[in-house]
Amino acid sequence: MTSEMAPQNITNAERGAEQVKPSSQPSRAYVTFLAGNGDYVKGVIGLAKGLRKTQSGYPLVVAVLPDVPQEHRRMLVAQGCIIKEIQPVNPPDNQTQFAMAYYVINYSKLRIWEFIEYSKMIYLDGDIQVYDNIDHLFDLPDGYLYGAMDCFCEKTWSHSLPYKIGYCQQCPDRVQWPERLGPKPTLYFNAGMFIFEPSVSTYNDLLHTLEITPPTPFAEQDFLNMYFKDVYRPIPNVYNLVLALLWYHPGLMKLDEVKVVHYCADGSKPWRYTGKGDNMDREDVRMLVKKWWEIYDDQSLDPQPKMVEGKKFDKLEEYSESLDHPPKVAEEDKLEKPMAAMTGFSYVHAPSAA
Ligand SMILES: O=c1ccn([C@@H]2O[C@H](COP(=O)(O)OP(=O)(O)O)[C@@H](O)[C@H]2O)c(=O)[nH]1
Ligand SMILES: OC[C@H]1O[C@H](O[C@@H]2[C@@H](O)[C@H](O)[C@@H](O)[C@H](O)[C@@H]2O)[C@H](O)[C@@H](O)[C@H]1O
Repeated sequence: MTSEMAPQNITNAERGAEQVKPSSQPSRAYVTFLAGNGDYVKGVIGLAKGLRKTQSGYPLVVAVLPDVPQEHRRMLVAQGCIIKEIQPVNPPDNQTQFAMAYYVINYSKLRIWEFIEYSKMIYLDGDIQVYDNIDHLFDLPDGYLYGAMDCFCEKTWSHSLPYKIGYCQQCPDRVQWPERLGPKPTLYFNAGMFIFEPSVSTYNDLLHTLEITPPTPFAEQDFLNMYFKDVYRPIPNVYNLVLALLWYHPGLMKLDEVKVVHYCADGSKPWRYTGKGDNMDREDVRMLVKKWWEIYDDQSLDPQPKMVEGKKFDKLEEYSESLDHPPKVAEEDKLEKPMAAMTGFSYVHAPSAA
């Protein structure tokens, strides 16, 4: 371990752990990140169901921090998710004011670069919903990081120079970047959705670079934009409708063209939505929140457990409760993983919460 590295950020490579050998078959998966024992688990359940509704051909991996409770893990496994434990990643101590204090936990997203059993992954925040199949994004050429451009017009950007002069990359001609301020900012992606290729060397370099990079207001989003600035390629915002685009750049796209909605505007998390807050009483926001709930509440999108010993679980909770005492699987169904016999999903069993 090099001296400047904070112990908590050592990588498996430094730990000398057995490296997971990439499978011979390139495999792909969606991946999201879950921290804490709060209500973001609802976002991830909604995302799992949305991907199923759009008939995605790839699984959803959930990178979970140790503070995610067993019950939440169980609910995600029951939704067909693959649970992968990660350790927190902490930026170097610094007095920076993050745009939101809790953004500090978002550095832990960097652990997904270590998931080298997958050749390509699409990262989606837990507050994102997919309304059209986007599997084709996996076929974008390798060697780049793809993501949709962010918007600098929200108050969360008020610390920044673009915000102060009214410049936004979404409409660079509205307020031109003044030459006196030097070169125009490089294109900047929203880190709630991006397409990337896991790699141990990139992962190790990310963590080493993080240790010597002072944190900034948008935490790992700023860091990832700095790190990948030469290989970032923008994709249309129909793949990541940062909600603020609806009111700051209304002409950017037609709502019926949008494939992915990112509920990141303050007050827009569907599972907490009250209609209060700036722009939250807009008709389009209400409609998008309703769409999210239609998927979340749609029980036909839950993996339907097969009959086991004649018992059909009426509610998902009952079924996930049963996972603590997996029922005896009928002899002919006995597989090494009884759950696969019940749901048709092959699970990576969540290790005990201990
Ligand atoms: O308490 C939290 C806060 C964040 N997150 C995860 O981190 C992502 C980014 O945080 P957030 O969505 O709040 O950022 P935003 O895009 O809204 O700024 C979330 O979508 C979740 O996947 C989480 O699991 N628990
Ligand atoms: O930790 C930094 C976060 O930065 C981003 O959120 C921001 C960004 O989108 C701003 O442009 C919006 O104004 C703001 O509302 C929103 O929260 C990512 O979505 C999130 O996953 C995470 O990386």
